[in-house]
Amino acid sequence: MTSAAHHSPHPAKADALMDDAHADLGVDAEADGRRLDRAALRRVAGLSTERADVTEVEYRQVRLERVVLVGVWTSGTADEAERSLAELAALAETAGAVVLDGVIQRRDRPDPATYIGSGKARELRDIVQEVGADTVICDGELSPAQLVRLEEVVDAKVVDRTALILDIFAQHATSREGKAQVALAQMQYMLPRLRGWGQSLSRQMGGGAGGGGMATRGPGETKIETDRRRIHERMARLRREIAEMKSGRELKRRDRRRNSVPSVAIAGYTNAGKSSLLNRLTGASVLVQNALFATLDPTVRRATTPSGRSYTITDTVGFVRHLPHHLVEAFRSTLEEVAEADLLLHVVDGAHPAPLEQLASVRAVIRDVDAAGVPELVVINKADAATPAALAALAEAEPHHVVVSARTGQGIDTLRQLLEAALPHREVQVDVLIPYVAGSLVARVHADGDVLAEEHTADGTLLRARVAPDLAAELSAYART
Ligand SMILES: Nc1nc2c(ncn2[C@@H]2O[C@H](COP(=O)(O)OP(=O)(O)OP(=O)(O)O)[C@@H](O)[C@H]2O)c(=O)[nH]1
Ligand SMILES: [Mg+2]
Repeated sequence: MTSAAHHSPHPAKADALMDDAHADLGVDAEADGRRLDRAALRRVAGLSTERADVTEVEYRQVRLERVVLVGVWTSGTADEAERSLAELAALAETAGAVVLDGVIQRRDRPDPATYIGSGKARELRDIVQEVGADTVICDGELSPAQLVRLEEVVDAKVVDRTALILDIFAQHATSREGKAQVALAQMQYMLPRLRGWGQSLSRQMGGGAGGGGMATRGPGETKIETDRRRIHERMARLRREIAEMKSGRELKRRDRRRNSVPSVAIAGYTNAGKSSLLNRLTGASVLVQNALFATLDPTVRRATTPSGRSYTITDTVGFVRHLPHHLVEAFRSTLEEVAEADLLLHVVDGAHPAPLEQLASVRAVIRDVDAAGVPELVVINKADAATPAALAALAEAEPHHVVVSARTGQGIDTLRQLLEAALPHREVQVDVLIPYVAGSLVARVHADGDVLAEEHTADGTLLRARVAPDLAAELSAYART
């Protein structure tokens, strides 16, 4: 991460920045101040968009923490287990945490009470004290009860992989839609965890669940019920907002479809080089970072094939193993871009130690958003950094592939040709003579159609092109007989 906000030594400052980022979700200033006070007292940041409402709940952020990682290795090789923890470390660092140590326990399944065995949990407490960590991050999704129990044993804040990913998404979301989607996913994650955290918090505060007690409670309603009701209301509001924003995007998409501009979607594991590839193909300058989930909001760009056909290309959010289900749900409308594409460029990092696992996890999400029917071209990226043996193995496993380097440009011409061949063709061929006064039509044919021949004559522009039916109808006035 490069942003200073994530390394700020002052939690309160980072909090303030966070609040800025969420300002457009509508929080009034007074509540804002209250919320900051409270956050300062408890030394925990509350639920980012909703702290004014939910007094007894903290949404656990990972940034700025000194962390120890812990994984339960249930199946697969030792290598796989270690890679999983290494990925968790990369995620933690992306979130702004400093990773001090990591431990793995071999078990048939996670302990139902404390995730790792209770003996190991006590060892973990010693490690946490020894290295001076304040947070433990578990490489899995823990039940609310497991979180609370483990926290009691290790005597430090415990966060699971799902919360960590949600936190990264919350930091990276920039568009209104992206922020709303993340906030919704966070609330879904939090809802079943309210009771556990409420209890542990009230204990920390010396008992009495009414501690902060600012919520207006209905008669006979407990604090937890009030919180739950408010979160439900808030979620309903977010769902409405997301649905509205989605319809705006759908209009644009319908417009593109009416002109039958073919669309290409780039998908792939996080950090595979999707944005780099988009930049290479279109000359765009989408943010490229050696960080996970650098891109959250889909970017749509216009591009042209070698023969001049135009298409749109979309960069999407990266995928990761065990992407929290709530996030997939919340981002469903964004991911629908992938489902509607004419072609999917599935980018995979050829220099990664386990590219096949990454391909498989991305495909799981693609199936989940009903995009499995979209034709897929596997783009093996980072050829400059991968060994020939690794590239050969990948190529054999994925027959329909192209090897490229977004960094050096190697293979990009081949990719462009394959891409062109894979795009669907327009239905209608036209032969027209467009007078110069109607020059904007010529521009539209260039933008939305495939120009086969063009000649400038004294009477206007002679065009032979393939276009969508709508445009063909508009052009019919100039048809040559
Ligand atoms: N060596 C090498 N590095 C590359 C190549 N393409 C991308 N990278 C690097 O890989 C890292 C990730 O690149 P991005 O384009 O941000 O990857 P992304 O898939 O968009 O990542 P997210 O948006 O975070 O999911 C950056 O450090 C890039 O410089 C390549 O062809 N070769
Ligand atoms: Mg990206």
